[in-house]
Amino acid sequence: MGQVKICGLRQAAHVEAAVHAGARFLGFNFFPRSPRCVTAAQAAALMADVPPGVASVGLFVDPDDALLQETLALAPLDMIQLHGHEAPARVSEVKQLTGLPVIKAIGVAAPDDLDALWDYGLVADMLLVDAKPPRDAVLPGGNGLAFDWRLLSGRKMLKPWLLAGGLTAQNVAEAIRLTGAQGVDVSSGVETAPGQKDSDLIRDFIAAADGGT
Ligand SMILES: O=C(O)c1ccccc1NCC(=O)[C@H](O)[C@H](O)COP(=O)(O)O
Repeated sequence: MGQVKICGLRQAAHVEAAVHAGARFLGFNFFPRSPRCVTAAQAAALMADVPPGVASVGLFVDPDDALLQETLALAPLDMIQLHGHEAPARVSEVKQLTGLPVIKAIGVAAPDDLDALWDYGLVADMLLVDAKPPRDAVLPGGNGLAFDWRLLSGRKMLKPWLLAGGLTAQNVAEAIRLTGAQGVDVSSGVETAPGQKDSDLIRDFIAAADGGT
């Protein structure tokens, strides 16, 4: 099975559905303006029964040191996802500060955006290749928008990576086929409304991703 990350989990039933269906990464969102945001205490409760082998990932947007430390004091995350404008040097700092592996999200809309994959590949432990948010977007991710997957076709990456952006059970197998992704990440595509995850959609997505890898 390929690696699936279900991002923006807020309810225990959805965590359970994702784990039972075979998700390898669970994303807990600490960006205050997101409809998927959880507190550190809520994330800790959601993570309590996550089995070994499934990584709990904390998603942050340009976090300062205090937010990372305060969150980790309550929620024993396995990985940090940086989804803002963090420079490569900040990725290295966050790794050192937290002692955790870092996933860096890279927004892609055009060929020029791919240069960042190399720069961040030198410092991050994993890359998350997402659609670049439109200029007027409120959220830097989780917008349910796809990009032209053909941009990634045949591309060599320095680190393991996940494909994200507008993925659903209906399109994920084709996205994997076109990009060669070893893993995928989804948020909106397993929701009935922003922030409202659905267990059936989670199961359908993971089964479809498995069929594509
Ligand atoms: O999902 C959010 O609300 C969010 C807010 C701020 C920064 C990042 C956010 N999501 C990042 C993710 O990892 C999403 O899973 C990824 O962007 C794909 O989202 P979608 O297109 O909705 O599947």
